Amino acid sequence: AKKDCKRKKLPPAPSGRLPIIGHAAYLDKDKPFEQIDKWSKELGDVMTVHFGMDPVIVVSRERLLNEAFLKQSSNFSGRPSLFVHESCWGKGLVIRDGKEALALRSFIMSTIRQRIISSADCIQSLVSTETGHLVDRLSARIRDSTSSMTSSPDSFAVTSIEDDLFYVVGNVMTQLAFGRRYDHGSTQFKNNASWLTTTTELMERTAMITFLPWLRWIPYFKYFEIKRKAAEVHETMMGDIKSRRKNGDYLDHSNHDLMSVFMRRVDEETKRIKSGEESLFTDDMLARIMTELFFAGIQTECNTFGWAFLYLAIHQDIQEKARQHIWEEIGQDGEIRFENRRNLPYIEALVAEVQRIANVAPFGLFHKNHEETTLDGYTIPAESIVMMNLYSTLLDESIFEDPSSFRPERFLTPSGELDRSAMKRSVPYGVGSRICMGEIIARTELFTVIGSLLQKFRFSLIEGQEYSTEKKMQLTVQAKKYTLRIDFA
Ligand code: HEM
Repeated sequence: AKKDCKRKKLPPAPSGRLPIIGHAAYLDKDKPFEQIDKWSKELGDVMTVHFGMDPVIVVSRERLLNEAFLKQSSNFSGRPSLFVHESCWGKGLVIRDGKEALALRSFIMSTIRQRIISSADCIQSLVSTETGHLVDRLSARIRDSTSSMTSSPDSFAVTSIEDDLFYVVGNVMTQLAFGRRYDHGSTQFKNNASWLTTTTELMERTAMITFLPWLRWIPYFKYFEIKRKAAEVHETMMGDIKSRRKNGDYLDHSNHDLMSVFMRRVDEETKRIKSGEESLFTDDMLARIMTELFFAGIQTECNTFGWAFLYLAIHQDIQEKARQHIWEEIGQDGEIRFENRRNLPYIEALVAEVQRIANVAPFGLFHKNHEETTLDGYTIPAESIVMMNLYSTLLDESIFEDPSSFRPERFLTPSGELDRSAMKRSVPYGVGSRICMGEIIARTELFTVIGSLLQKFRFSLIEGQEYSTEKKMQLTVQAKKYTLRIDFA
């Protein structure tokens, strides 16, 4: 099959393609990345996998990702039209391409960038404050469990850390997006955000409809349920926007949450635009982008934290080394800030290693190439659906020795400095012009939170509980739920 395709110059496809469902039959729903990885090792860094009737061009590993998404970045910056996404959620920024996507992206990025500059409500301040609340909450839990069990010398608290961390991740996001926060432990907050988990579960069911739209008529795939749920989420976002239009607080320029800034832009556009013209900046678009940001930002981060503390509890030696490094460099009470990461190379390497091994977004988001081109000598027809195989890239044994072992040192030089070239080769946020828009937010959070919690607490496995580092895909890759023992360090 490989030879035949080379003659036609199309990237090779795995054998055994079935009518209608294509190669999808061979993909395990929980671990599709394993089969994709296996095929890419057999067929090469560019191959064609049929998801249903649609051929998807899969691009794997550093060399070819750079070839496509960096060297031909504008050609590969498109997004294909995806049935479920478009018909349920509508076209926001994430599945839009061309000039419009560029305009929206640069507007949102500029509001994020303004929040990097040090101020009372910059990203770092928000993250530090929320981390402080989490430290207080965990400390109180340990103290309470100790006082209620004074007879036991082994008293400790138990945490399902990923759930606790939701309040940090969620609050940073709601403050950036809406300018408000909730108390840690608030059930109202959890309830308000429950649409994220419900729709994620539903979207897993609907995944195949993207490629086989007729499946929507089969009740098992729950298409109409996701459509209804998406409409509800949109209504809620619109409700928020409407109430702010009514009270007018967004007009105050000291409010620089994304919603306020975008609404002021909507007003400007409405004044500027001539009748008959359509504006890109509308309340409807704002509601869609808000939904997309929450989708893209909350689970990816919560899952990464879930992996981080699991690996740290399993690898006590690495946890201890990280803590000693923090205590030596900034002491037991010094504040950990992302901008001071030069002093804490081991923590930066640790975060990079967590992201590499967790591989939470193994296929990124689908891309599209606008024009016909070639990759590795194969023809890539115009308007192909293109998938970034980050999974195989982050586990490439020719770049990361013994890739399945957890070893932060791989990102350090022999003298303990950060190895910048190794860092550059790990790309959990993707590469090129559609690279993750929340990278700076995520990196600030992961560094500050992991560093601060290790400075104060010791996390360990609870005897009798089973732990597993087996990956499960649910839009993003998650660890199996677990709880840990937590003590003061
Ligand atoms: C550990 C955390 C995160 C990881 C690993 C991650 C990873 C990714 C990846 C792989 C992509 C696809 C890039 C591509 O298509 O080329 C992406 C896109 C995106 N991410 Fe993230 N992300 C994370 C956190 C966040 C956060 C916190 C936000 C929120 C602000 C966010 C917002 C977005 C958006 C809006 C896109 C689409 C960009 C576009 O279409 O141009 N992400 N992310």
